[in-house]
Amino acid sequence: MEKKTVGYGHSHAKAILIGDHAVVYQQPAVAIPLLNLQITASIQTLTTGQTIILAEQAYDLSDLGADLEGLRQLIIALLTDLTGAKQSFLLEINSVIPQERGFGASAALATAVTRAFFDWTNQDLSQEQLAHYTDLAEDISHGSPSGIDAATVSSTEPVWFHHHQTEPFATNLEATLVLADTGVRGQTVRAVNIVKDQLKKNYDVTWQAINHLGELAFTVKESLANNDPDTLGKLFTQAHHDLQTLQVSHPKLDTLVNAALEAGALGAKLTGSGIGGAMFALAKNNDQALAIAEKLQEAGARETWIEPLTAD
Ligand SMILES: C[C@@](O)(CCO)CC(=O)[O-]
Repeated sequence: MEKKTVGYGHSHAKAILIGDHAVVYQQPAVAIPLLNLQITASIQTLTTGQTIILAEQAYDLSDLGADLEGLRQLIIALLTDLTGAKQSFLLEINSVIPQERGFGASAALATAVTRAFFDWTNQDLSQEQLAHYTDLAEDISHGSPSGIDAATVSSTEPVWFHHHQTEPFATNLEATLVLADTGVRGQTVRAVNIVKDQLKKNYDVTWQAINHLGELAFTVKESLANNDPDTLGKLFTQAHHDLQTLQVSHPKLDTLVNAALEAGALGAKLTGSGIGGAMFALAKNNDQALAIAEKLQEAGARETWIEPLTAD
């Protein structure tokens, strides 16, 4: 098939509302797309070389660093499957998704790049193929991903994720989320290993917390459907305590969660892998969200984002 002059792909960040870590142990989870935090990839044919421009820095495919090994392997697989491995190209990637903050930056990178390659080579991309290539990169950069990041960075709707299946579900919630970055890198692989270790050291308490997070996911789904922000907030704070039991919180996350609750948030928890990374607080409305964001900045948040959760 004839290649296009330029192929484009995009994706966005995600936030897990409930089920972080528990989802690795087959518990259900709810995640939302963060459509304002975008990544784009564009690819075109070069006469020589295989150049990747990432964050304004140019790399050759063969010398992408160890932290970009997932991207390197993904590109090799896409080249082999779609064009023949020797193809010369220029791949430019622009992202405003903070990395290692639990926002799914690595899954979004893989999704945007896969879409760009398929667009460039004029081929239809099924959801299964997209999941296959994103998982391939995530398995390398992430260890044992549950697949929820990949599912949410390619969805424009909230996602209910259970047993590797994604289901649409109704949300009627009228509320606002305030997300905050601790400024500390999250390190998903390390966090997932901490939970594994806890299961060896403290089996009963750890399983109880994982199961409780699973139960909370069902009630979170109900509260989203019933537009019950007060209950939802309480469920989020309970989930934060369970995640503390799993040893994946961080003093900065706890400080921000407490600051949000003191500022009147309906609830707050870490989101993503933890041990750094990001948290969010649930606010009644935009005005309250702005006030909470200010308190979070005073309490040391590096950056905050406001995300309305209003139903269409
Ligand atoms: C910590 C974790 O639950 C979320 C990372 O965004 C790991 C995973 O689901 O693969």
